[in-house]
Amino acid sequence: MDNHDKLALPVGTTLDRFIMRKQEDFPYATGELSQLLRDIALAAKIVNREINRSGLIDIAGAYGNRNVQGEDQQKLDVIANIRFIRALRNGGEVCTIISEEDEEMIQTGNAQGKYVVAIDPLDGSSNIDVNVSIGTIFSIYRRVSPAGSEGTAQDCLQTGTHQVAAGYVIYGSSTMMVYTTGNGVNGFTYEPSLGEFFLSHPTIQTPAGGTVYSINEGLSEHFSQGTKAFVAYCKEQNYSARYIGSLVADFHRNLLKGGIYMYPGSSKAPKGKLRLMYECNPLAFIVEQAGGKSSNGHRRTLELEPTELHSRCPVFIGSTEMVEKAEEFLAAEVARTGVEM
Ligand SMILES: O=P(O)(O)OC[C@H]1O[C@](O)(COP(=O)(O)O)[C@@H](O)[C@@H]1O
Ligand SMILES: [Mg+2]
Ligand SMILES: [Mg+2]
Repeated sequence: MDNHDKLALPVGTTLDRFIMRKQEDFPYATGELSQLLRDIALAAKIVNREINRSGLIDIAGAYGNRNVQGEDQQKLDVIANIRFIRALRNGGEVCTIISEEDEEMIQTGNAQGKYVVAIDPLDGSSNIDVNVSIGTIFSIYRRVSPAGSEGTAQDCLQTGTHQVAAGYVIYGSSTMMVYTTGNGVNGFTYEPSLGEFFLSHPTIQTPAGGTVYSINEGLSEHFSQGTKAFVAYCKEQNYSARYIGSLVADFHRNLLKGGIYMYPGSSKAPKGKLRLMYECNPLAFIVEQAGGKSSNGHRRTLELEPTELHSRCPVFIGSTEMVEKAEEFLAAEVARTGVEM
C-alpha cells in the first residue's frame, strides 16, 4: 500500500483535516503551504457570500474602471481582488501577488513569506450579473529570492512546471474548491450552513477522450486554418458545442465529463485572450495531474516562458485525445505554411 492508499481520506473529510493529513504525506508541503491553502479557502467563503448577495445589494454591475487588461472592471472583480489580497496579506505566508486586476506586482509586506501567488480573483466577469457560474483561479510558487525582502520579478515569472500548488473555486449551483499540490486533484464542496468545504470529488481523473468542445465560434473568421479544421472535425464527429463564457465553468465540466476548451490565437489576437500566469498555468497543472493535457497548440503550457506578469497565450486544454487531435491539425498547418499561430 503506497502512501496515497494509506492516506486515502473518505468523502466528507473537511478541507482542514485533508490539508493536515496530506501535509504528513508530503513533507515538502510544509506548514506554511497548508496555512496558505486555508487562507485561500477563507477568502473563497467570503467571496462566495458576496456573490450570493450581489443581486440584493448593489455590488453587481460595472465598477467604472478599466483594469490593466483594458477590460471594464465589475464591482465583484474589485471586491474579490480586495478579499483575496487581504487574506493572503494577513495570512503571512505570501511575499508577493500577481493579480489580473493589478498592473504591478503586489508586495504584501510579508518579507519572510516563502510563497508567491498568481490569481484571477474573479473569472467569467461577463457572467457576473446574469447568475451564470463564475470562478477564482490561483497558482502558488515558492519564491526563488532569499526571504527577508520583497518578492522580485524572478520570483513571479517562473514557468508553470515550478508551481507547488494550483486550484480554482467555482461559484455555481454549488461552490467547489478544486486543487492539486502535485499529488493528484481533489474537489471540495462548500456547505454554507456549516461554513466548511467537504471532500466530495477525491482523486479526480479526467476522461482520456470526450465529445464536448468549447470555443467562441463568434471569432471563427479570425482563427487559423488549423483551428478551423479541428472545429470542423468536431462537427463531423457530432461532438457537442458547450461554451459558457466562464473559463472555470467550461474547464470544470470538461474535467469531470471529458472535453476540450480552446481559446486559440487568431488574426485579431495572435496570443489569444487568456493569461498564462493565473489562468492557463494553474488549470494546466490541474489537468495534467488529472491525466489530461494542455498546450498552446504546439508546446506544453507548463513550459511556456512568461515574458511579463500578464503574458497571454493560446490554450487547448482538456482530454488528452482531443488536445492531441487539435495539435495534429495545427501541426499540419505549420507543415503546410511554416507559420505557427
Ligand atoms: O467573451 P470571450 O472572448 O469568449 O471570452 C470568454 C473568456 O474570457 C474570460 O471571461 C476571461 O476571464 P476574466 O473574466 O477573468 O477576464 C473567461 O472566463 C472566458 O472563458
Ligand atoms: Mg479569467
Ligand atoms: Mg478575472
